[in-house]
Order: sequence, then C-alpha cells, then structure tokens
Amino acid sequence: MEEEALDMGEITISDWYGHADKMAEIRFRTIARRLPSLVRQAMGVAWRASPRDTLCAVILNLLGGVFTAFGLLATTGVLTALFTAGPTLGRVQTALPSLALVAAAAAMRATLQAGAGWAQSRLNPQISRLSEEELYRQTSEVPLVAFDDPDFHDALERATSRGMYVASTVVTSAIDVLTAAIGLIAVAGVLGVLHPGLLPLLLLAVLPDAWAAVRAARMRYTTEYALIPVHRRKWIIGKLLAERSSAAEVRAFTMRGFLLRMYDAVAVAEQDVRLALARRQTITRLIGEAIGGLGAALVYIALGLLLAVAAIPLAIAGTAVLAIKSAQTSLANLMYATNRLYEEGLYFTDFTRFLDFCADRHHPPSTLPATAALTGFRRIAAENVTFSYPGSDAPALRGVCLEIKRGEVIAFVGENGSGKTTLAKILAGLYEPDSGTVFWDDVDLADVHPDAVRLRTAIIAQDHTRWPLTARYNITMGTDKGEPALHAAAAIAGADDVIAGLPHGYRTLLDRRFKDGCELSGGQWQRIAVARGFHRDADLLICDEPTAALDARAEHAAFEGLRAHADGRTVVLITHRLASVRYADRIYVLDHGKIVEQGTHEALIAADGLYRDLYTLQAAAYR
Ligand SMILES: Nc1ncnc2c1ncn2[C@@H]1O[C@H](COP(=O)(O)OP(=O)(O)OP(=O)(O)O)[C@@H](O)[C@H]1O
Repeated sequence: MEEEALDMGEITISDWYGHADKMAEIRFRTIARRLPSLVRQAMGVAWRASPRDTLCAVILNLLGGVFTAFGLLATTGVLTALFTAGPTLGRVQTALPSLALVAAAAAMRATLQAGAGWAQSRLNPQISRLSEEELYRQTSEVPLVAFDDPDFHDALERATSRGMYVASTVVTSAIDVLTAAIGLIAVAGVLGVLHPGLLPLLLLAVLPDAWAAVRAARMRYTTEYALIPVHRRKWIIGKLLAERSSAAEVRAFTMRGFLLRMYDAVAVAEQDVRLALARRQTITRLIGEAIGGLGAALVYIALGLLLAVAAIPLAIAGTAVLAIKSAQTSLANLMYATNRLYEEGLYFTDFTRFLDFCADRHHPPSTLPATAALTGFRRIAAENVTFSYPGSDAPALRGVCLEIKRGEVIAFVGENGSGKTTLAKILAGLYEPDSGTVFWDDVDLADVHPDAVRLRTAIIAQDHTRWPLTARYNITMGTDKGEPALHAAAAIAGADDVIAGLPHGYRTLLDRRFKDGCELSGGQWQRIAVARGFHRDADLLICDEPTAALDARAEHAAFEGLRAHADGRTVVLITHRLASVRYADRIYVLDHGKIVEQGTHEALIAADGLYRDLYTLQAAAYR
C-alpha cells in the first residue's frame, strides 16, 4: 500500500522543494543579509494597506523600547536605595520615588505595547484584503494565452497556495523583528550607561541562546522539507475523498477502501516524521538549555568577580541581571521573528514576482481608447495568421487567410484538433496571432485594447463555464439589458423551458453545493450557454459546437433560433454536424491548422475534397 501511496508521481512538488532547500541550507549570515530588504518590502506593503496603523505599530513599539530602558534605569535607583546602610523603613522610603518610576515605566510600556499590538492586528486583515484583491485583479486581466503556459501556472500555484496568505504574516514578523531589535538595543544602551564592562557580559549571555535558536530553526525547516511532499499527497487524496466532482466515481468504482488505505499510508508517514521531529526538538531544546545555562553561569561568575574587585556596585549588578534577562527574551523573540520573516519572505517573494509576471504580460496600452476604438465592422479579414500555444512545437494555425462580411453566416469545419476553436478565439481577440494580422475594417486588432473587440463579440463556447450563479446571471453575466432582452434570449435558445422548471425560476442558484441550489443536465446547461451568447447581442457571434449536447429537437430549435437571431448579425459557426452548415454563406475547411478548402456547401461537395469526404461519411450513418 505504501508503494501505491508513494507512486503518485503526477504531483508536482518541485517548487516546495525549492524553498525547503533554501531553508535547509540557510546560514545566519544569509538571513542577516536579506533581512533589511525584507523588512523594507514588508513595511511597503503595510504602508499601502494603512499608513496610520503602520506608523502606530512602529512608533508605539519604539516608545515601548524607550520605556523598557527607562524602567531598567529606574530599577538601579530602587536597588541603590535598598542596598544602602540604615533602617529598613528608611531605605524603603528612599526607594519609593524610584519604585514609582519603575511602576510608571512598566504601566507605560504595557499600554504602548497593547496599542502597538492593536495596530498590528488591525493591519493584518487590511493587508490580506489588499493582496487578495491585487492577485485576482491581475489574474483576470492577464492575456488568456498565459493560462496555456505551464510557467504561468507554476507561478500562480506558488502565489495562491501560500504567497498570497503570508503577506500579512510577513508584516507581523517584520514588526516583531523591529520590536525585538529595539528591545535589545534598549538593554544594550542601559548596560553601556551603567558600566561599559557589562556589554561583553550581554554577549556572553545571549550568544549561546542565539546559537541554539538558529540550530533549532534550521532543524525544524529541514524536517518540514521532508514533510511537504507527504503533506501534499495527503491533501490531494483527501480532496478525492471529499470533493463533489469525484464523489460519483469514488462510489461507482467502489474506490473508498482503496483511497482510505492510500490516505492512511501517507498520514502514517507524516505522523512518523512529526514524532521524530518532536524527539529531535526535545533533544535540541535540552542542549540549548544546557548551553544557555552555562552562559548564564559564566555571566553570574563574571558579575561576582566584578563585584568582588569592586568594579561595579551591588545595585548596578542587580540591574544588570534584570537587563540581561530582558535581553534574552528580546533575543529569543528576534531569532524567532527573523526566521519566520526569512521563510515567509521566500513565499512572499513568489507572490510579488507573480504580480510582476502578470504586469509584464499585460497588453501594451492601446493608442486608441478601449471602448471607442471599434464601432462594429463591415468586414473582418485575417491575413496570414499563424499561432502556436506556449510550449507547443507544432503551430495550431499556419498562414490562415479569410474574410467575413457583416451579416454573413460563416462555418468552420474540420477534424478534431484542426484549429477551428483557436481561429475563432483569435478573431474574438482572445489570443494574439504570433504573426499575421486580423483587421476589423481598417483597424489592426493588435492596435486596440482587447476589451474593445470582446465588447463587440459573443462566444458560445464549447467548454462553457457552468457559473455557480443564479439562472438570471448565467444569462445576463451581470449586465442589465432589461427583462424583455433576457426572456427573448432564453426563448431563442430554448432555455425558457429549462428555467420554467426550476423551483425559483430565474432566481434559482445553479449550484448544487448550496442549499436550494439546482443542478442542470449537460444539454440544459448548453441551452443556458446559448441564451448567454444571444443575450450579449454582439456584432460578431461565435458559436463553437453550440448544440453538441442538445437532443435532436433542441438542436433543431437552436439552429432555427440562430438563423432568426442572426438577422443582420455576423455568425461564425463551428460544428461537426455538417447538416447544420449547409446553409452557411461560406464554409472554411481546416486541416492541421490550415484552410484547405472554402466555398458554399454545393461548391465544396462538387470539389470532391475533405469536406465531401466528411459529409458523405456522416450522411452514410443516417442512411
Ligand atoms: N490550450 C492549449 N494549449 C496547447 N495546445 C492546445 C490548446 N488548445 C488546443 N491546442 C492544440 O491546438 C490544436 C488546435 O486545437 P483546436 O482546439 O483549435 O482544434 P479544434 O479544431 O477546435 O478541435 P475540436 O474539433 O476537437 O474542438 C490541437 O492540436 C490542440 O492539441
């Protein structure tokens, strides 16, 4: 079973390995070098989210550090008063003013830190919102071709799986680093003021801890490194067990036991690694404590010696002990926050790189305004259009030339993979050709914003989306052209019957995952998709296999509707049902990305080429 679980070679884990590798190899110096730029980047994000809360978090933390130092200095006053000769009551009375200062400093520090904590927690949701919105703004604007590019998907996966979510924690870690550094500087300052000889003692006290903290952090990340692929596999199997899309086949193929065993094998592997981590962490912690204890012992011995040779008074030695304790806490926080900042920084960089990646791919600003650039067309012409999908050796289209006049019904036919859908998407401005030109009248589409073309085009797509929205929105797509337009589009597509059968009519949510949501059959969905295309009322209507899932009666009605709706509009029809293209004004036959024949149905039958072969084959099936 173990083997089956580990044989899930299709899961890409290379990127996770990438960062885990970096963490496993980290040295203290590497972190220290990257730290300033990470802090700067994080502060930039925080500032964009809320300048006020960022300022509050930083300034209040800074002031908190000042009061830490002030409190320590006041402690010296208390100890000095207490350690002088004389009656106890008198000494306590002398210490009272300093004691009041210590209490005031502690109260101030606590208040300031609470304020800083509040500002910090206010920043988190603001940063999360900002980064999520930014991501989706970019992913929805990037040219469609990016979604055919594996590099884009890798970058998207890295940005969405973790990068986007660490934006706020990166800021928290950066502020924690600043806070801890301020705390350490405050203590070092106090010790320097009390007696410069105490500064080396501070180093002696904190260095063993620093060493232990770095060691423990590195160990944790190397363990996580081993765990990531296992964790991802478990997650993927878990999804198969709990997702709606796989639920039917899990049952139909009685895969439950098989999947559960596979899940268990991976879960046990993960559990073993975690148990081993717990053991190794305990050992490291023990070693760390031992070394830390040794450091503390050395500090006390050194303090004792300084006292013995009367290099420092007892009160200062007492304050030094408190200061060093406080420095140790700050240092532990600093190490923890620095490690976190570095690790999260790696994922955060994935996020910022992805945003840059998208920005680089955006369509260059058009010389013409987006919506006013195109005012319909009298003629669309493609000249020598060639197009390859990213990473694909063979072009999907090679030197395609065609002409479509306003009001014509044009059909693209050809075998699977011949390039029909690709050509239609280029005409609709969804892809840009690698070479060649598409003209709408005299306007080269490369010179206009793609949205200008899209606003004048409707596509009834072969792989249309089943939008998890209400029936109304599935047709209107958020536009408001009024009830008559909605009902007319639904009626032409035969979607009105489907909607009449829904419990809440147009208000029915077409998503079974929600209460009161409804599911439609494949053909019913297709009718909705056809209605959506008609409702857009565009100059150019592209129908890519609009009737593939329809029953014979619905198909007949849809084509009748299409003919009626086409009145004066231009239609590009892609279909394998050749009986439906007989009435097209012109048929283009594609083969391996090239137009090999063109003409009317009669002309193509007479030509005795590929079209005639395909048509005769299909007609024979009905004889
Ligand atoms: N997103 C994509 N990424 C890479 N290659 C693609 C992509 N979409 C299509 N192709 C390839 O481009 C070629 C043309 O595909 P296209 O979808 O345009 O064909 P089609 O004529 O519409 O086929 P069908 O009749 O099966 O719908 C095919 O070889 C296909 O493998």
